[in-house]
Amino acid sequence: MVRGANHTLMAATFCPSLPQHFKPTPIIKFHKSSFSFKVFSSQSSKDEVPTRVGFLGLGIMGSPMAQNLIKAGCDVTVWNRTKSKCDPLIDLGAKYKPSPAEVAASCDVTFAMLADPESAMVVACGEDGAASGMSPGKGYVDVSTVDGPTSKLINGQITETGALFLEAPVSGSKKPAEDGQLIFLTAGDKSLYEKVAPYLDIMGKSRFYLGDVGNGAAMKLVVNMIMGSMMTSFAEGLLLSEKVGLDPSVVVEVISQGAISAPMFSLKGPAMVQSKYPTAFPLKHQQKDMRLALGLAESVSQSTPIAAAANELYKVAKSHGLSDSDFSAVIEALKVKLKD
Ligand SMILES: NC(=O)C1=CN([C@@H]2O[C@H](COP(=O)(O)OP(=O)(O)OC[C@H]3O[C@@H](n4cnc5c(N)ncnc54)[C@H](OP(=O)(O)O)[C@@H]3O)[C@@H](O)[C@H]2O)C=CC1
Ligand SMILES: O=CC(=O)O
Repeated sequence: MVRGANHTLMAATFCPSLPQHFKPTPIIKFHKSSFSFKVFSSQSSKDEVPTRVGFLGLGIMGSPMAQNLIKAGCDVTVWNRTKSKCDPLIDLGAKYKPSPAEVAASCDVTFAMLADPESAMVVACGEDGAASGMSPGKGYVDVSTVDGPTSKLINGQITETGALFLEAPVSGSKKPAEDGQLIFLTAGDKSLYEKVAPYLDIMGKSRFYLGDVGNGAAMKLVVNMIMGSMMTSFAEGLLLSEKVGLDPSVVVEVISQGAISAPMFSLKGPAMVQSKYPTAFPLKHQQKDMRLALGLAESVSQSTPIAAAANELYKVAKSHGLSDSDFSAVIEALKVKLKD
């Protein structure tokens, strides 16, 4: 499963005006797990044909991801349901097509970053969906967080056209997307994985190839199930500390120095203490991931009582109008409960 060789150089070839920091440097960067790594070498690949890259879905994640491709000099064509979100990318040099089908038809590889299984399906397989513009030689890479069955359905529709499919959900939020530091959890067609590796390396810091379609989705849901439960537990602790007269800011500091320290707690904690939830990962998407993870668990009869309880809390938070707040706003659901 270890992947990666010369991909940054390949990206330089596909994306001619690749900024200096993307150009080959004599650095070998191994990912800790050794499953994924980047190797920069001086080997030439001048004969590579520039690839036309499509990007569908320009929300919190899709916009900075597409922007990084454009800034790296890639030939990018964008589409988004709400057209106005395409405008800043067009200003940066992106082309625009009015439907997913037209993006797919005009590009060699098309990425999609949609909200949920329903939108991922409609953009890939609906009327004027990407599948309508697919044909042999093209590739479709769905980086949305969806469940395995949805990913398999999209895989079926795309591959029926003769095109290739890769699922590649990402771990990492708004800032890692902006910084090109995402972690790609890929599965599906291996040759497409190899082909798009240079683009994944522009948008991310590491990538895992996990085999058959469904494995990338499952990995993402497991990780986000853990993250969602961690956040609810953290929220309970902060509120309990306040109720017993402790300073929750000090709790955040204590946690940051010990065995349960986590970047997420240090990043979100100070704002949560001030009841501020600037949106990086919308709460509605975290609840969607809990729901999908519970479905995954049920499909294999795995007991997940902690995740089930956490999911209920996200549902309560949604019912209080917090869907579009950051998922750390789940703490508000506990405040409401306590007042009751
Ligand atoms: N934010 C984060 O930290 C992370 C998010 N993810 C996952 O990435 C995906 C995108 O997340 P994020 O960018 O935050 O979400 P946003 O809500 O910001 O963006 C969602 C995107 O999906 C589009 N969309 C929604 N419904 C439809 C539809 N019916 N038809 C067509 N397009 C639709 C939106 O279009 P429009 O602009 O028109 O509404 C928008 O482009 C989700 O699956 C999420 O779980 C993964 C890792 C981190
Ligand atoms: O899916 C969210 C993330 O932060 O990863």
